[in-house]
Amino acid sequence: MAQYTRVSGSVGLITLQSPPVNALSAAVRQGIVDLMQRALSEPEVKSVVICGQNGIFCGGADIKEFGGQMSGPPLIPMIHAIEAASKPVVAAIEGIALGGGLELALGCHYRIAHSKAKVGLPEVTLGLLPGAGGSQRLPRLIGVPAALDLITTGRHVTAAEALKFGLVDQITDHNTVNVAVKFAQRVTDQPLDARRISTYPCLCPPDVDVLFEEVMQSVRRTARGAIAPIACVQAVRAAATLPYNQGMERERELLATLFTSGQAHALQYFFFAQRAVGRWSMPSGARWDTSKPRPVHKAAVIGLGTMGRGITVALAQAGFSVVAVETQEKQLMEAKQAISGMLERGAKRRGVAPALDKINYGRNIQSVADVDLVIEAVFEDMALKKKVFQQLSAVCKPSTFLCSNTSGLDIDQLACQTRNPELVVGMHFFAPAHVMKLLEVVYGPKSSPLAVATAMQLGKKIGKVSVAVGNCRGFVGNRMLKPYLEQALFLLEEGATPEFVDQVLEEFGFAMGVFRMSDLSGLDVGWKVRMADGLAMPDSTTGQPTRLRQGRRYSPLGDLLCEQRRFGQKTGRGWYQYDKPGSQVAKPDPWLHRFLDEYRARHALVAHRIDHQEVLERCLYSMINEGFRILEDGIAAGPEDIDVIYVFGYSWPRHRGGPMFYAATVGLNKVLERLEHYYQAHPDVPSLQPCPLLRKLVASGSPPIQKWREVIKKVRSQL
Ligand SMILES: CC(C)(COP(=O)(O)OP(=O)(O)OC[C@H]1O[C@@H](n2cnc3c(N)ncnc32)[C@H](O)[C@@H]1OP(=O)(O)O)[C@@H](O)C(=O)NCCC(=O)NCCSC(=O)C[C@@H](O)CCCCCCCCCCCCC(=O)O
Repeated sequence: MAQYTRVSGSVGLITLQSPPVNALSAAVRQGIVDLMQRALSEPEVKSVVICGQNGIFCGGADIKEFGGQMSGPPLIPMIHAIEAASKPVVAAIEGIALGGGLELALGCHYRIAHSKAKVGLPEVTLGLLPGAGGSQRLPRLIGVPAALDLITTGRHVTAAEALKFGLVDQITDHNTVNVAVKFAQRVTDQPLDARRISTYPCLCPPDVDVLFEEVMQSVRRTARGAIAPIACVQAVRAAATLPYNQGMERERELLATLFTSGQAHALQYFFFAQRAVGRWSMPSGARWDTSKPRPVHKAAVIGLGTMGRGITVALAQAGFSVVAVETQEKQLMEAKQAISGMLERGAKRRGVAPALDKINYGRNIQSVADVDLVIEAVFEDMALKKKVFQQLSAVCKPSTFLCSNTSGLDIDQLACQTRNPELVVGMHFFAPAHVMKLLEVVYGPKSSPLAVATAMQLGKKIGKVSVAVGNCRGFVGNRMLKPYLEQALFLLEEGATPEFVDQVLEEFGFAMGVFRMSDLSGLDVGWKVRMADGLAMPDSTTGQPTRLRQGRRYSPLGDLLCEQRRFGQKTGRGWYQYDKPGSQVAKPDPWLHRFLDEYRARHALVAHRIDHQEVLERCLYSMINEGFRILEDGIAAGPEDIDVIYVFGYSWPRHRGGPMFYAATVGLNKVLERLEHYYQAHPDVPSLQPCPLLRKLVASGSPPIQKWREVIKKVRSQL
């Protein structure tokens, strides 16, 4: 699908036509091959322009084709034929030129870009490398250091940056195709030899070996086990050290390894999962495409602790007018200073003016009377939140959406405090709220599709990946975290150390193991919740054995640490020790090891050797099992929602696709069998009891993850 027109008498214009992003499907590639031949064979045509329809040059190879049998003309010879053409070929880049789209443009002799266009080689984010010559041409055009940056990060660069790199020849604010056509006419008689990038030498800095060594080390550090970034460095190294043809051969070999890897499948699944969560639905049948959001012009944030500050910054940076309310004078002053600092630092990084004037501060809840949407971010205390919702309902316009940033409390109880419960939803941000991409939009039984649609759209506008989820304790993310944390504690009771458990989880790809993460977030947070739930109490108060609550196994280890005021990084002691309060360098703590030995002795627990497999299986499978329960309960609409939440909110390694995708790659029958094994060994741990949905999926022959929704629908209809 490409169209040919002759313009201005002598220019052959080839327009890629494959909505929505003109991806290089087999039909598009065939179109380009055929139309290039036509342009070259017409004597009147002196030059060629390639562009894309609807203001989009090309989004790259068609990712949907990767899962099946590839057909149609291959990309590499197609791009070589363009580069070898005897007539000048100009790429007119509007919108985007990404991946194979940019590789196509690099095969052209000239590149003209619109000033708003973005270009990049994001293949690494799909578990691949630029495999249509991009890894060999880009370093030849813009030099090794810049190419390494673009190819290993996959970042999109603006037209202005691309011009600075020499990646495009000209940028324009006018109609790019018209400019490119005029340009093509001007260069008709210019020799082309100097325009074929594959013939360029690859200019390297003098200390190129040192550069590659350093980049490789830094990539390995940040890749968390992902293989594509490493292959990207190797491919650019081939460009720097080998003649073009041999470099292309190396690119092919490296791509072949990546292409069939589990990581590439996981990352490509995740690409579509991110898009799928935008097509939300509610059990009532309300959906993203039938529910219109209402515009929000002015918002308010109530409570300016850590979360409230981050939310205020996120809103102001996105251009919203914000009323920021904190009732205590001292806290308000501190918050104002902190928020201004965050805005100034963010603006400096982005080279823009800080949005300080977007925020009005106040101590009185009356000041939110005219806003369109409020986000409450006070302490995680139901009584306090209820009071705030009652006040908001009395003060705000009847049409104001009232949202809570609770991390797990019942949205319905808050909705019941208001005149218009249908306008109440949860907006669960993740700390730091102006940085973390995830937003759980929580609908209660009374929440209207209008409120959900509005919160989802607001999330998008402030740059979040928003996932709509149902109302239950902990929603999706924190509900699944509970069995994971629980297993980690049980493993300590049974003989593991925090360092070992963390090491296994970090080797798996988590940015931080469970204990380092707890130290960072503060052990007292969970302790307060457990106290409110009547769990964290001495035996004399509960009247129950220390390691049992409501007939279930319970580990008081975290509570015992809190009783010693070991709250983690902030107190300089937690599961690890730190040089001083606030320090981030965790060191194993001999005190903690002695404490664990004494604890085991006190409870007659015999430490056994715990290996990698046991840590991974117990922590991850118990979490995944909860994920199946969440699907069964209809709290998440599909496995993609859970996976997106875990990658963006809980540092699950993206190259493993998310917990539910991971379960599918391990094999559902294996997950089921191991859960059965552990449940048999620990019958007092209900989270290890395999969920009926998991059994049902296994009984249905473990269908691919894309088909789970059908089984889930059947299971739910039988409930
Ligand atoms: C383009 C975007 C920036 C647009 O963002 P926006 O927010 O506007 O919109 P959406 O993201 O919602 O997208 C809209 C819609 O479009 C779908 N879509 C987007 N891009 C693609 C695409 N490239 N392919 C298919 N579909 C796409 C998207 O899914 C949405 O639809 P949905 O129904 O899901 O809502 C943004 O979309 C974006 O960032 N897109 C991805 C851009 C990208 O990553 N491009 C790179 C693609 S990979 C590539 O180009 C590889 C090349 O280097 C070629 C490599 C050669 C391959 C050869 C294969 C054979 C190898 C065999 C190996 C063996 C060798 C041997 O043995 O010899």
